[in-house]
Amino acid sequence: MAKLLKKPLKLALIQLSTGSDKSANLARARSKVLEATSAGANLVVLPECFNSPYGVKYFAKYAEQLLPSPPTKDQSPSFHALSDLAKEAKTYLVGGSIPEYWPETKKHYNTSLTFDPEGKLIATHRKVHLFDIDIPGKITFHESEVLSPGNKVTIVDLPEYGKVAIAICYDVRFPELAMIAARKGAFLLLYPGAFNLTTGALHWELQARARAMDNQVYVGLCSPARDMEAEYNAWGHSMVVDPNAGIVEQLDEKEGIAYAELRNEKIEETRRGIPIYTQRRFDVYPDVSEGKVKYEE
Ligand SMILES: O=C(O)CCC(=O)C(=O)O
Repeated sequence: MAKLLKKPLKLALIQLSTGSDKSANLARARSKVLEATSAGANLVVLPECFNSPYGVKYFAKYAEQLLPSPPTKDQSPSFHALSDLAKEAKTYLVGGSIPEYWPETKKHYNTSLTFDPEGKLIATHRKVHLFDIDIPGKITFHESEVLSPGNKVTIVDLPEYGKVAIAICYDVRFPELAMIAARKGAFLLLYPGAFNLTTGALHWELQARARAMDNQVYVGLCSPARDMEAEYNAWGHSMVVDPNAGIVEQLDEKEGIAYAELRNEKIEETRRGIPIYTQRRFDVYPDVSEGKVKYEE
């Protein structure tokens, strides 16, 4: 069996308290990431829109210009804060997501930046599936009023560990994306996300466990902490699920850090016990066997 995860990895998901002050959000993220790496984390994840409030009316106001890469400090203070922090903390850092603006096309995106321990940008994921829903009396949200979607599956190869797939929040509801990433050899699917009190209660844990179960890989969902004073109340409950769909760690709604030690043995044990990986019948469903998608290693 191919070794997907070359050596044990300590994952930390930062369930950050965020507010409307971008510099304060960046400073808080820094102190929490340093706390996580002091506790031995090798890969640290921040939540969706960790540098701003989450809401359609905030995207343009908080947006930063990321291209051409690297941007200047004026174009993107968050890019530089994340890059410096990854280097300072000597960790892989998935910078949750931030609102992005690309002036040439006048488009906005919900974008996740990942840095290596030298502070080098190694992956960019623009949210592919925009969060447009309407549950009367509960929640209506239309990201597409302001945002444009990304167009690729994002997989990043961490040389000492293996491949990690990165997507954002609503992307978790699309099993196709997770399946392709797992078929390309990812050992972990990471989703910075901010579910809400309606869909969080319904589907947050279920989505995480389903993606892990279908693909027999680790899954991490990283939310902001809940703030009942804010307009959007995040679900919290950041969690790590193992390849057998068991919950390794799950926070409540308050600020905190979820840690988990990821091991290749758990993937192997799961796949040996329930060997769906060798039992697939691509002769019966050839349409999904080819994996012809845009992705980035
Ligand atoms: O899928 C959901 O229920 C919530 C998604 C979401 O909040 C987001 O995409 O930011």
